[in-house]
Amino acid sequence: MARVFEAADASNLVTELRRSFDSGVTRGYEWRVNQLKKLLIICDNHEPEIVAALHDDLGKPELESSVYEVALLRNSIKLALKQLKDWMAPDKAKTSLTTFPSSAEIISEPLGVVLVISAWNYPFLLSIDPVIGAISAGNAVVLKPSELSPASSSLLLKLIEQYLDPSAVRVVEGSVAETTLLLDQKWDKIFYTGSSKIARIIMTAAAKHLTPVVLELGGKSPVVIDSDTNLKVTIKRIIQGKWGCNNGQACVSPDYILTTKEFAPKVIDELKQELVAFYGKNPMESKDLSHIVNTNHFDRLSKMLEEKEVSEKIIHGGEKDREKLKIAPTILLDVPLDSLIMNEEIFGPLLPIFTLNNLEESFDVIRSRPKPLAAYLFTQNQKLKERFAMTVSAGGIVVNDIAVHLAVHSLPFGGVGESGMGSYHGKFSFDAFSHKKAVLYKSFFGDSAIRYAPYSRGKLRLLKALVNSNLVEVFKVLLGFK
Ligand SMILES: NC(=O)c1ccc[n+]([C@@H]2O[C@H](COP(=O)([O-])OP(=O)(O)OC[C@H]3O[C@@H](n4cnc5c(N)ncnc54)[C@H](O)[C@@H]3O)[C@@H](O)[C@H]2O)c1
Repeated sequence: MARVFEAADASNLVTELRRSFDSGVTRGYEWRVNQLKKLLIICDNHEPEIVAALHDDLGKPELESSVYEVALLRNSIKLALKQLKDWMAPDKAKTSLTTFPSSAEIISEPLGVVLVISAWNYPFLLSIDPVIGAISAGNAVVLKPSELSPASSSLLLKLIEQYLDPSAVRVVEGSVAETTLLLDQKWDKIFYTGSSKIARIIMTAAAKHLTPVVLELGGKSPVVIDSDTNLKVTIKRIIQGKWGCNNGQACVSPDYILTTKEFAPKVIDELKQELVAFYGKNPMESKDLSHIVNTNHFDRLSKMLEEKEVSEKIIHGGEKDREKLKIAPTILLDVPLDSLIMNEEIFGPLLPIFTLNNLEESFDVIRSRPKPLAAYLFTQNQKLKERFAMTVSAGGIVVNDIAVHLAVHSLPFGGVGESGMGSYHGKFSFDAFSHKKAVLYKSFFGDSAIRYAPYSRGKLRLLKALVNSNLVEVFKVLLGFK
């Protein structure tokens, strides 16, 4: 039986990692590159084990595991390896007349010892992707994977212990008790992926030590469908982004559809037709759909479906099997706005369609709710695209597709408001784990008495002119003009 993780273990772990960090080992370019290369070896040599663990935990299809977890990770690591020198190089900064003569730069400094707490739905991607950022930025890091995906969690522990430098990169497995002990420690950053409810616990714990946090949360991501769209492609992309991504158990999953009453019948017909084309007449038997992670989440989803005035709104699917943790792709039409399903993040294979008198109303519906992690629009109307992008507040926006923005490394990935704070991916991951240190270099040349006491009206005028970078005024004062 594994030894219980106690308070002293948590405290010793942080002390040990802080000692490594203070020794400077993690700051070197070589160390960072070596660790990143080890992560690449994990992806290259252990893909079948990773796919098997994800199948154990979630029944995740091989294609989804190989592409959306392993291949995306491989991309992240390769990008970091390619760009690391550039990322680490100090950025030159402009100086002003006030400090003349001087030069300045911004140095990206590692924060120290950081904690990454990840979620169960993409357990490899969501664990290793932030770790790539932490290592790239030169930190020591502890990863706490989710206990709800135990096969993935123990494989992460095994592989990271096998390949990475144990003096600076560690994994702690466990649930609430272990995480609470970790949260009692002083970290230099906490990077949390999970629900907004638990995020409040994380932020409260972090506040005790004034530790900064990145919170990667979720929310109800809306999909607006305009009638001026390529409906066939629209529906295929929605199905892929909803059920084809862990059966709706994804943070950027379409949560509900908004479309007009007039256009809805066409959307529904196409959805029904394509769902059969994707998953067959009996989707409960399909090998291309993940199962629900556990009975708690199965019961949570069942409760949403079984609520009064909701179950009668099912227009497709609705089959479920608690033993097998399976729920069929399910579409609902015009459920009450105050129902559970329209107020809690669904995070599963249910998709309500909410119909409107005109598409304009979709802006009000979205604005009246907490800010989502993603908002999607399908249209060919250029003006509508621009208005949506400019006025809808969400972590990210995708026009005419679902979820694909998270594969673009030049875009920050993160939430806003209730969907989170901070962001990562690509260089943003490096920045999330760095302190941008301002450094100003002055020489002893050109020392002037104007800022030294005793003060005078003349010194005051000159200093004001310098601070305002007003050269004309500077000359006037120096030449004695009023
Ligand atoms: N933004 C993103 O990148 C992203 C990705 C995946 C999931 N999510 C969001 O995460 C949520 C689902 O994930 P989840 O169910 O694993 O979230 P969760 O909040 O239940 O768990 C996430 C992590 O928090 C830990 N945890 C749970 N209870 C805790 C407690 N009381 N104290 C301390 N730690 C605790 C868990 O051990 C786990 O490691 C959804 O809201 C989803 O949208 C966001």
